Amino acid sequence: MGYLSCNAKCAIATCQCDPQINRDLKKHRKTSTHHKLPPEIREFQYSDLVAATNGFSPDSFLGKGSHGSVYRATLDGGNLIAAVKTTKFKKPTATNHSPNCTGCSKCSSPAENEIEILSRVRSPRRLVNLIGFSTDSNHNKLIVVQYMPNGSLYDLLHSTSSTPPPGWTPRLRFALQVAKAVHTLHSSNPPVIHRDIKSSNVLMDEDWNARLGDFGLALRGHVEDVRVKSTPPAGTLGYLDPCYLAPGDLSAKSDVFSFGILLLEMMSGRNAIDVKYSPPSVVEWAVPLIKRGEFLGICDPRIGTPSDPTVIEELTVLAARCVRSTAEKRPLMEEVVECLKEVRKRIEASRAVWKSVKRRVLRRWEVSEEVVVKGGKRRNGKVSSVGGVEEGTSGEEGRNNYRNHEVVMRTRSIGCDREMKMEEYSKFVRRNGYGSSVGVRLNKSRSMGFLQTPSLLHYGAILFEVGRVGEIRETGISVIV
Ligand SMILES: Nc1ncnc2c1ncn2[C@@H]1O[C@H](COP(=O)(O)OP(=O)(O)OP(=O)(O)O)[C@@H](O)[C@H]1O
Repeated sequence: MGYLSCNAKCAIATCQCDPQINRDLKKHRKTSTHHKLPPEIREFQYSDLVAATNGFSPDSFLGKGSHGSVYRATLDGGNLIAAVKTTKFKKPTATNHSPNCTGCSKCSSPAENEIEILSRVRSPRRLVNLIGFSTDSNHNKLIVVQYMPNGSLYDLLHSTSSTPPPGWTPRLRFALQVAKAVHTLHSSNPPVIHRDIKSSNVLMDEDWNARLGDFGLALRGHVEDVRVKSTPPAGTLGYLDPCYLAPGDLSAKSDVFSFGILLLEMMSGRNAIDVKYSPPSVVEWAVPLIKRGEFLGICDPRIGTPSDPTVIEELTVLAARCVRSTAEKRPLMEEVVECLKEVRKRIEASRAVWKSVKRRVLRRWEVSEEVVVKGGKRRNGKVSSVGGVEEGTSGEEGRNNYRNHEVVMRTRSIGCDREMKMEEYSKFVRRNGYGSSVGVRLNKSRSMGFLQTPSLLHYGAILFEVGRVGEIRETGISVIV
């Protein structure tokens, strides 16, 4: 039987608001190890860890996992802030395990396993690295790892606090950082298979970079190695590869599957398994949508679609490939990294162009405001107001109407008489190519027009939503510069 862990709801690291922790962190940064790693793994006295965590006090508590609790520790006179993971482990008895066994993972605790793997695999930027370890009076191991002050990706995605969830750009950045971390593991020699990739094991460092942690279930070795072959399947429900049913089924592609689930979770904001929905599993919900081409249906409703809606198509198709039921058909992590890099380039390009277009539009907007306010009517065909400034309204009345109502720019607009949804817009872009026109959603009439302005045309097809005066909300942008 494999071991399955549950996704414990964890406390968010509170460093942001605790002044003492902030002071400690500043001091720690000066002498920081956070991009440099100490050359040696240290063995700490248990009493030092007790003192460093104020006796494992609730004030130092960071979160709870299935093996134990995690505490913030102030070590080396305040020069080192670390996270200490306490663990409890019962050695298997002879009745449920062979006494002659020399190497399977049942013989070592997840903590011992984590210490062994993290002392061999280190990455200053991508992993939550090991600093040291200790042993308590009951021979339980304590793991001392780098402190990640900004909580986990799970917290960021699913926290119900008032903090807005991360937008598309940080989500994509986190996805790429995790993909690179997993690729680092898979390409080390011998390779490491993490086996527990999930959002609560992705932690945010002080520069808000996503790092992969929790190596309690990781296996280091080639798939044909005895240790790997004799270790029963393990992972977290919802992220666990359905092809991984027996020790011999394990491959790096199991991590690819879990990463695919994580990608779907990041795009949709849905938990890997959420009984509030039907079907509860994110993969069973998302894959049929992707197969039907309803890519935008995957987007987290709290953040809407990315500026370039075709990005969603690429990301969802990548996620669907990662979670394919045939392990061999899934991409390698290397390919996943390359694909995410490409998507990031497109998002960055579209953001840069959008910024430039927004500047131009706002400039044009100012000019247009002049026109409307002065004459109270459309003069140059570049601006129309919807419901705000009626033809023939003038002066102060016009200005008030203008301020109080939604206004849209509509230059030689076409096709304004019907609604166009984002899916349709994506199809439009795919059909007509980029650079054909600029789509403008007429807020009040809920219809869609296309802005064809020579000065903007070479920026491609831009879809933006014009809200109340002074507010232009981007809903999509597709660009070839
Ligand atoms: N290095 C760290 N720095 C800061 N907080 C941490 C660190 N490691 C863990 N935590 C916090 O402690 C929580 C528990 O971590 P832990 O790795 O024990 O369990 P988990 O990954 O949440 O669940 P499971 O044990 O089921 O995999 C994390 O969710 C996180 O909030």
